[in-house]
Amino acid sequence: MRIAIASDHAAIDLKAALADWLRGAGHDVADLGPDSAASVDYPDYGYKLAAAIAAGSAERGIALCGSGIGISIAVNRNPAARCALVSEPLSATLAREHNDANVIAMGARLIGIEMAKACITAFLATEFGGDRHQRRVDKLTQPTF
Ligand SMILES: O=C(CO)[C@H](O)[C@H](O)[C@H](O)COP(=O)(O)O
Repeated sequence: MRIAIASDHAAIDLKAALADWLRGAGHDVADLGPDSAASVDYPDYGYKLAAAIAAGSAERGIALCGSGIGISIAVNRNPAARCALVSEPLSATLAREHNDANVIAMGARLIGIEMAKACITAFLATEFGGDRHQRRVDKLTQPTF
């Protein structure tokens, strides 16, 4: 699968480890940065990741920052993205099944690598459920407020 991964400075080690692991599993991984531990701003990388989803260059995205919160908000500013902040695999499964999430966000200061891998495994393995969930996802795509 074509997967884009991005973070801020708080998550570069987790990003590198997850990118290696995903490549080892045969995925086509685009690391959208950053490349060093210098302090950066999570919106810049969240927007970059969402743009890759919007352009179709990535089918799924993984967004990382210290808590996962800031970058998940940034990714969701792009209407093409549905980003779910997760910390355990059931939420990642439900984000796919019910919400057709195309990005998950995780907090590198809160989650260990094995739990992050378990979340990603669930995220990549689960299909969207469609049916009543499609109607709701359509409402996310076309907000009525
Ligand atoms: O955006 C965040 C919180 O919503 C992330 O956790 C950031 O990684 C964090 O704010 C960065 O904090 P730092 O003190 O500049 O390292």
